This record gives sequence, C-alpha cells and structure tokens, in this order.
Amino acid sequence: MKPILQVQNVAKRYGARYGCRDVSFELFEGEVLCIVGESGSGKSTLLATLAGRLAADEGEVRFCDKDGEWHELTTLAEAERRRLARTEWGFVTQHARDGLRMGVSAGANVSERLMALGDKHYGKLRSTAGEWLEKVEISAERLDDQPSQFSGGMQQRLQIARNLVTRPRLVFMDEPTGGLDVSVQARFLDLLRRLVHDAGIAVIMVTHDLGVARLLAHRTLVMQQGRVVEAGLTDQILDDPQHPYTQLLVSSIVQA
Ligand SMILES: Nc1ncnc2c1ncn2[C@@H]1O[C@H](COP(=O)(O)OP(=O)(O)OP(=O)(O)O)[C@@H](O)[C@H]1O
Repeated sequence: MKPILQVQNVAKRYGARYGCRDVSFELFEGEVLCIVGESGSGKSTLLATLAGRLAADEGEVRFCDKDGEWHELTTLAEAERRRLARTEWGFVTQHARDGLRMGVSAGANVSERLMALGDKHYGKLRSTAGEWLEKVEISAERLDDQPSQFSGGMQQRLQIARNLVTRPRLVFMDEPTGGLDVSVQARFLDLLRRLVHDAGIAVIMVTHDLGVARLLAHRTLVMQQGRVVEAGLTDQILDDPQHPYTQLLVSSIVQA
C-alpha cells in the first residue's frame, strides 16, 4: 500500500490556545482512519486543518495525488486546493444541510460534482445520478425532489452519494452519524462501509463513538486536549488500550 497523506507535527491555534498540536501520522491508500475523543479534544479542528479548511500554524501535511505527485497542503495556493478538493477529495459534514445544496434537486446535488470535472452530457449525468441514488438506497424516482423533502438519514445518504460519485481518493468525514437517529445509524454505517470498501477510498473520520471506529476503521487516533494520546490498529486500541484516557473511553462503552 502506498501512502496518500503524510502529516507531521501539525498544530492549529485559536489565539494563544492550541485547538490541536503535535499531530503526526501517515495514511495509506484505501485506509479508513478514525479520530476519536471527547467533545473539545480537537477532532474537528484537526480534520479541518488537514483538509485545508483551516490554515495550519505549524507542521506539514503532504498529499500524494493520483499521478504520484506530492503536494504540501499547508502552503498550497487556494485555487490549487480547490482543484484537489474537486478532483481528489470529498468532505462529508455532520449536518447534511451544510454539505448539500438545499436549493437544487437531489439529482443536481449528485451530478454537480461530476459537471465540475467536465462531464457535460445531460442524459449521462442524469443516469449516473440515478444510479448513485440507488446505491445509497434512495429510489431513482426521487431524482427531482429537493433534499428538504428527504428524511435526515436520506439527506445524509445523499451527501455520501454527492461525495463519492466522483470516486475521490480521500474523503474527510466529520461525525457523519452524529445527526442521525440511533435506529438509522447502524444501517447507514453498514452502507458506508460497503461503498468505501468497494471503491477503495481512503477516509479520515471524526467520531466520538468508539463503536463507529470499531465498525469502520483500520486504524484509530485517540485525542485528548488537542493531542494524540494513542494511535494504532483499531482492534488493538479497543481490546488493549494503553493510555489511561483510552482505557476510560473504552470502559465507558463497555459499561454502557
Ligand atoms: N472558532 C474557534 N475559536 C476559538 N476556539 C475554538 C474554535 N473552534 C474550536 N475551538 C476550541 O478548540 C478546541 C477543540 O475544539 P474542536 O471543535 O476541534 O473539538 P472536537 O473534539 O471536534 O469537539 P466536538 O466533538 O464537540 O465537536 C476547543 O477547546 C474549542 O473550544
């Protein structure tokens, strides 16, 4: 497996305080990595910094594109970052309405990202959008419906279709199950795992739920107060946590 992202000593400050600091890891093609930790531990700050949505104050983030060329993201020009975001990445938000365009149809939400890559054929765009709706368990008959006519779970599945339709190589996800009812979470996670695995997409996912990490992630980073306190294979971390904070997190789900 080839590395796709190399993160070295990354830090993001808010004023004098660090949102996250001293973060280093490597991500490989097709690998799913979860970032876990309690509220305020710096998970979302780290994710947004890696995706270039926040400017890093320290460290380096290097991304390898499909042609094998490395890009230093912390110093990348905005236009170039947008190009990578369009061609190589996806970003799934906790609340679907932040990641969807609520004023256009479900079909347009999916085909828009393909159009941005130069696909112009209306009939083909429409049939691909329909196929992707079906892949995320939404009937293709709903192609012309607005996302606001969908349930929360459907909206989140639509957001997944919008992000995966371009076959990105890396998708950032910020608590994608956070806004969902517990009853729809399990099925959503199952679908997500299947799609990500079939397409061989690398994922960095923020979650406060260790159960989500157990189900999806090859590797897990545990954050506390802005720092990574433990990192490793998910099964190892959950079955044999080394850091006292991870032990606390794990024992709290065992008791729940
Ligand atoms: N825009 C901001 N301005 C100032 N401080 C911020 C800002 N955003 C986050 N922080 C601070 O940075 C730290 C990390 O916050 P962050 O949102 O990254 O944590 P989190 O682990 O994602 O939490 P949650 O699970 O609640 O979303 C917190 O102390 C938070 O108060």
